[in-house]
Amino acid sequence: MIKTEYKVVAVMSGTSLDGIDIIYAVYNFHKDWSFKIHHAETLKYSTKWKTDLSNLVNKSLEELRELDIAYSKYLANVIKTFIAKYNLNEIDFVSSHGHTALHQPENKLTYQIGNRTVLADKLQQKVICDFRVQDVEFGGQGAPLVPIGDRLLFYNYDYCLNLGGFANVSFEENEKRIAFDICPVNIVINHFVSKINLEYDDRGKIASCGKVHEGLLNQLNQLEFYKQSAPKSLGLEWVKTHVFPIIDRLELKTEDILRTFTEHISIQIALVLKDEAKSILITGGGAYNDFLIERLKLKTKSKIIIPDSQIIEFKEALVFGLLGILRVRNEVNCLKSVTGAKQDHSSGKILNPKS
Ligand SMILES: Nc1ncnc2c1ncn2[C@@H]1O[C@H](COP(=O)(O)OP(=O)(O)OP(=O)(O)O)[C@@H](O)[C@H]1O
Ligand SMILES: CC(=O)N[C@H]1[C@@H]2OC[C@@H](O2)[C@@H](O)[C@@H]1O[C@H](C)C(=O)O
Repeated sequence: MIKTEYKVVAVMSGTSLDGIDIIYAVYNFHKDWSFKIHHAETLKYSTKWKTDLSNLVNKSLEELRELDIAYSKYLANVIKTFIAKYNLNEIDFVSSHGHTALHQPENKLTYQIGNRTVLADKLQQKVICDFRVQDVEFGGQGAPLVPIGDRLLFYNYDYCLNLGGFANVSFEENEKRIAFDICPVNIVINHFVSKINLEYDDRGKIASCGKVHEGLLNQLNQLEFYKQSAPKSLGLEWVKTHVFPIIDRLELKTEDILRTFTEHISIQIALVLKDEAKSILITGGGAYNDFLIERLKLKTKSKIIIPDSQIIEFKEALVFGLLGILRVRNEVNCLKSVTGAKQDHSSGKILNPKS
């Protein structure tokens, strides 16, 4: 009989390098999936790991392989400590994303470090990992992978909106899951507040004191990307070439830049929500930006739901736990409608520990 309950340690390291997100969650399947997160932590990277992980593009494949082994051992220690701390005796497996070191789907290449066999051996646990590789082999982008989790775990919401470095959204349309990046968010806000020696604009307080610069707002809203249809995604390079120059040219005060950019974000998100009365779940650090949320509420009829901090911060780890479960059940965990792969498929490598 196929199992209906899974006890999983799920691990994720995202692009912002704030640390390793690690959770222990129990998932149940009775007609639909449900979950409960029992423990969740973000383990901050040491300065050394932060430096190493932010310089990956300059490394040779040889150097990357070495780092991969070191990082797998490091992850094993972090996970072991977590398991011991919470005295977790019943674990079906560890589901781990690793850290993206290289991502060039156009060259059929995606490489997440931290997924070597040493991880399973050191943990003495079964590990499911390397979720992106097969999708790229199937001609997909290998990302985003979270939308299948939006569909199976967060089906009560019409839209799942994540406000991280960029805003990305996923929703159902004609029985297909659609997902794409909407516009930059914290990658721009953090850049401009760093000039006044802050890490981020806490609750959007600085933005709320500024004035909208109509000329800049129009220029931002007219960027070509917003006319393109999905699937589409954004990256730092695009922000550097298309966004920073038009803002820098104007020499505005920081609060006016932030105020204008917040207006821009809320306008672009509201356009995607199409003025319908739907429900929208907001996660990612931008959910703490009260001023942005307030502006968005004024522009949409949708009901905005801000979940508790566990879901705001650990939804991605939670979904990677589910991807592992779907893999062991041999069920689809990568959707061609979002990644562009030639087929839906069940992706992920299974590492069994050597005893
Ligand atoms: N209290 C707060 N007020 C305003 N913004 C906040 C607050 N807390 C966090 N943030 C913003 O959220 C960011 C972190 O969000 P998150 O961890 O979702 O981003 P990320 O991991 O870079 O995103 P992704 O990889 O999903 O693009 C911070 O850098 C900051 O800009
Ligand atoms: C290749 C890679 O690691 N992509 C990440 C990255 O971080 C955000 C965005 O770019 C997203 O596409 C993806 O991660 C999320 C968790 C995803 O696959 O859904």
